[in-house]
Amino acid sequence: MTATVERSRTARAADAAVDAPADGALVLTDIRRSFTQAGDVLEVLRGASCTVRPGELVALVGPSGAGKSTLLHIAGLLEHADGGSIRVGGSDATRLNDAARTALRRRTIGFVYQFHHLLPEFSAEENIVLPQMIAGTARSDARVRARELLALVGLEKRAGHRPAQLSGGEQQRVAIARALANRPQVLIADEPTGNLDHHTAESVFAMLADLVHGQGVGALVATHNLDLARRMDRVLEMRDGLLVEV
Ligand SMILES: Nc1ncnc2c1ncn2[C@@H]1O[C@H](COP(=O)(O)OP(=O)(O)OP(=O)(O)O)[C@@H](O)[C@H]1O
Repeated sequence: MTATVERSRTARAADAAVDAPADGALVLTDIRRSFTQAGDVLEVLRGASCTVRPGELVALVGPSGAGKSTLLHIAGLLEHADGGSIRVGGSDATRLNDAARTALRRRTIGFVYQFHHLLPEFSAEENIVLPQMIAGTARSDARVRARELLALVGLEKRAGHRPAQLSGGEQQRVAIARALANRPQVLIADEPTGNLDHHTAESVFAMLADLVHGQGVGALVATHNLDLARRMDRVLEMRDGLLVEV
């Protein structure tokens, strides 16, 4: 890579951060993360910066091994960065101790993965009720919210069904409803439609986009599906450990 290209990428990555308001749902600034593999240091994130605004659906793309999942784990407060800062829902997560990070994560972040990870012995409704009760919501209020979310994802008639009694697309709809149960400000999604056929992926994506826009959640969505990525509000590409707006 030439020095000019490197400089312009760095500049664009920095611009993406500078343009953004400080009150973005998620603000990552100069995130760095290295791993040591067989004695070699692998610099995966070398100063990644971005802001996801409330109600914005942002795609995160890049080749396999580029560091997308690493960035999502750090943004979701599941792993520590080596350097840089993270603001979630207006709170600076950077210097919090583990207990405070966990509390902030539970209050402000929802997660959706490629595989739904629903609890198999619980109904769709109970899968949405449980994280709310863990966060301290009374069961009766949690059930009201679960019913509301099930209606939003078109599954109000499946509230009592267990995951095994639902289709793959329906399971993923429940997983998305569960991720939104505690009214997070940020949704972190890693290949949320990666396990679905084309038609189902389309309808789940459309529902996800509607919910993100409608509920004002800032979503950062890693995907290998460039067609879906292009239909999100913005696309960030992970290149050489930096985030570049494309
Ligand atoms: N805990 C770890 N220890 C050592 N190396 C790691 C660790 N986690 C990730 N890596 C390395 O960091 C690099 C980035 O991995 P990551 O999973 O973030 O990529 P990705 O862009 O999400 O890839 P994919 O699109 O295939 O999911 C890879 O080379 C991976 O081997």
